[in-house]
Amino acid sequence: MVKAAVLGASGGIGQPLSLLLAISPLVDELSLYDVVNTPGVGADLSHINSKANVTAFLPEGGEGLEKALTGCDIVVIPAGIPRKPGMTRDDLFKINAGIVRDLVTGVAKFCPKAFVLIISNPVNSTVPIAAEVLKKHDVFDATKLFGVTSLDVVRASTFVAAVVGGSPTDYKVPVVGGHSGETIVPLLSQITPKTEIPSDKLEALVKRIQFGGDEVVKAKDGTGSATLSMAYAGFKFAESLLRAVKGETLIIEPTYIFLEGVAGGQKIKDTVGGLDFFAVPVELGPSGAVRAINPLPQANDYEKALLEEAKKGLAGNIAKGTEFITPTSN
Ligand SMILES: NC(=O)C1=CN([C@@H]2O[C@H](COP(=O)(O)OP(=O)(O)OC[C@H]3O[C@@H](n4cnc5c(N)ncnc54)[C@H](O)[C@@H]3O)[C@@H](O)[C@H]2O)C=CC1
Ligand SMILES: O=C([O-])CC(=O)C(=O)O
Repeated sequence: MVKAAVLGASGGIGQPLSLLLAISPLVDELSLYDVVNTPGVGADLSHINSKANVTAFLPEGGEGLEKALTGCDIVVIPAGIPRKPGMTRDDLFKINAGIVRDLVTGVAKFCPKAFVLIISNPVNSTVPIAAEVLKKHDVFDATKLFGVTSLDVVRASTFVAAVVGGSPTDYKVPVVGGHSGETIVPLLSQITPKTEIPSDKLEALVKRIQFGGDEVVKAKDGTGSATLSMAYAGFKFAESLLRAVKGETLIIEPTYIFLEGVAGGQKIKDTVGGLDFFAVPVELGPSGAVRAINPLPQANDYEKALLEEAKKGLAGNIAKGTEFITPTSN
């Protein structure tokens, strides 16, 4: 029996993500939670003749979150405001930091052993917030907390195909670092199968992967950011995790994790100047992250320079998230 919850289920990401989970044969129970509109979304999804039993909750003075989360094995969180043109993801911190803190507090209280997948931006900071909240409640397990960066990888293969031809599904691109602008580092020297990017196209391709989110924000012209591609990418990650839980082996997904809590992570932490969180490919197993895979030693000089930029941005983003929950006393 697998029970999944989506927190922020009525939103632009939440609705299509809930649809994908509702029709997945890997999900037995799907619990929807949002501050608005969940009765309607839940009634709608509950008519689908898939095996998942769908339930839906509003806050109900705190009881709704408890009901939504009790017994959950996996909690996906796309709650919070999206960007408008001219905003950075960090501009979302003011509102989304508190939303993520409160929802993860619910996870800590009502389903402390669940896998937690954070989509809400700024991911570079909201995942550290989630980690601190779980630590405060003494239930933090780094192998179960994931920042969802799979959209960067989805975009990378699509944009590589646009440059070199072929189908996007042909290419696997490791994307490491974080999830905003320069903190997103595609390792194009490690595409599988081995693929040469023409040198006159390289820089523009890297920029497109780093700032792919801006393309959608601009095109949506004030009505939000990526929702459908994010629902797809978020579902792919959740599906991989659930397949690993069911015993499938050799499943590797990129994700933003607390490095020292995952096998192989400490070595990566040392390579990235002591950053606590970093996105790398991670092997998944029945209890979550089994080991972090380190593609950094093979990075070429150009990628090493990108990594230096990413490290600077990430350090500030991580500290901001951590400090929000656990201020350092001077
Ligand atoms: N990790 C990633 O790659 C990506 C992350 N995002 C982020 O995902 C978040 C959601 O984006 P959209 O779905 O487009 O926004 P949206 O505004 O369409 O939906 C957000 C939903 O969250 C709900 N919500 C707000 N406060 C809540 C609370 N305290 N508890 C439960 N639900 C609450 C809202 O009622 C709304 O239904 C944004 O922060 C966005 O930046 C978006 C795309 C990609
Ligand atoms: O760009 C945004 O604000 C939403 C996002 O994270 C993405 O599309 O990668």
